[in-house]
Amino acid sequence: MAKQISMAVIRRLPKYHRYLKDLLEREIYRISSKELSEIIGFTASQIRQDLNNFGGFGQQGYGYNVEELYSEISKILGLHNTYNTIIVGAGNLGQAIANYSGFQKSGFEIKALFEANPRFIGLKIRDLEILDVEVMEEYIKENNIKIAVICTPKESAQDIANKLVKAGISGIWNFAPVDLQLDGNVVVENVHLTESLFTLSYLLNEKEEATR
Ligand SMILES: NC(=O)c1ccc[n+]([C@@H]2O[C@H](COP(=O)([O-])OP(=O)(O)OC[C@H]3O[C@@H](n4cnc5c(N)ncnc54)[C@H](O)[C@@H]3O)[C@@H](O)[C@H]2O)c1
Repeated sequence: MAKQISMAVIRRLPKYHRYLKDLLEREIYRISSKELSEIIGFTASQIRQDLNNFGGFGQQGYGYNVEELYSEISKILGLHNTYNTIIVGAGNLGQAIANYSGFQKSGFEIKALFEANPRFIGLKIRDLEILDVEVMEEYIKENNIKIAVICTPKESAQDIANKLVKAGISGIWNFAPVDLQLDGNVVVENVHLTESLFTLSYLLNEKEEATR
């Protein structure tokens, strides 16, 4: 990719990806930026600007070729790759993520879960083994693991992240409500569900105050 793409654009790409997939499922193969704008909720000029970052796949008077655009955005998002993935912490959230088969379909191959609680070690979620966290670093090295999903309590998250970096992990999907401090060039994406819920709460309150 020759051009540096802003994080704001990157954050919008999964939404384009989702809507384009939906169009393909409905056998719609061509769409104007105006029509795309109506379904996706971004302005037509925003869409043109965003997609121009990648060379602009639209043609004057034709619109966008949905298949081509979908395939390009998939490539930009790295979804043509397969990522060997592990989950650390096999509690409520770790199990829920392991039970969702959709991640696998997008190339995130969950290989195993890791636990500190001996009561969980040796059990299975679907066909995935729950292994002792003591063997996690060795497993990462031996199985070419690229991504780790942290689903431990926040007290253990930093220690786990340090071990993951030491073992050579490339990316961390962090659900623990803590900002990880990491050396090295590991990529971290935080999903702080409570922050999102509190934003919803703010918006609800704002709306209620406006109608008072
Ligand atoms: N469940 C949710 O909906 C939710 C929502 C928002 C945030 N979170 C966050 O996600 C994380 C997990 O939540 P949960 O509800 O699944 O908790 P949980 O207590 O059900 O599961 C956490 C698991 O991590 C294991 N664990 C603890 N230390 C460990 C270590 N060092 N190595 C390996 N495993 C270890 C525990 O034994 C436990 O099984 C928490 O940080 C929580 O704040 C969860």
